Amino acid sequence: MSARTVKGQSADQLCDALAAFSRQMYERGWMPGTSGNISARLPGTDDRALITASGRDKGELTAQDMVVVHAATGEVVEPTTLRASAETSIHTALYRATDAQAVIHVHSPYATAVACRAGQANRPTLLRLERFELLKGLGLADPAGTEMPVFPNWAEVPRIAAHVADHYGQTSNAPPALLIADHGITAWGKDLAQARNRLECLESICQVLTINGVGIHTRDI
Ligand SMILES: CSCCC(=O)C(=O)COP(=O)(O)O
Ligand SMILES: [Zn+2]
Repeated sequence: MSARTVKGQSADQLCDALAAFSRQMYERGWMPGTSGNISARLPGTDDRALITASGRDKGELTAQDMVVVHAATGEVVEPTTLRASAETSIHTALYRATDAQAVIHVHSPYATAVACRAGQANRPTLLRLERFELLKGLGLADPAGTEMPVFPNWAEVPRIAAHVADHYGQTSNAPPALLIADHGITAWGKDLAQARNRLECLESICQVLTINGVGIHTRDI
């Protein structure tokens, strides 16, 4: 489905769009196996979002593999036999703390490699990104540079979500993306297409950081 059709759509169309974006990410190798998850606020509602079901092959999702949750709490609001993504609490932390309308989490190779190098096992860090032309693709107030947070990959996902809520609740100029150490990247935007575009810019920046050995500079939060 074209990204342009996402705006002003019904819930059924949004389910189709989530499945289509998931297949696209899978085909790029950014959602290997069952990894990754995607959500979007449900238009026409104040407080609902759709999110991919947990543990499904992300290259084979259909509109039936989406779960309706409360956008702020992650509570499942329409009875289903599906489980919402195990990482729902990260998505809902972002819906509470930012203006995100759509959130995409992937295990793309270069961002994951940078997350391995920049992250710490037990404390959040900040990865300095500066000078890259592609930073303009993130919609930053100051595209000259930013600091992308890298959170520890706690086994208890709500612990990661608590870091996310703290950081984005307190940091006005934070970028619309985060890394999870040894795990992957999450980006968000006003719709799925913008979230996907931001991921593309960051994956490319991380490729440069990885391949060309440009220094990775971090500091503790
Ligand atoms: C084999 S992927 C491990 C879990 C993960 O990191 C992920 O992105 C997918 O989790 P979900 O519950 O959304 O399927
Ligand atoms: Zn993941």
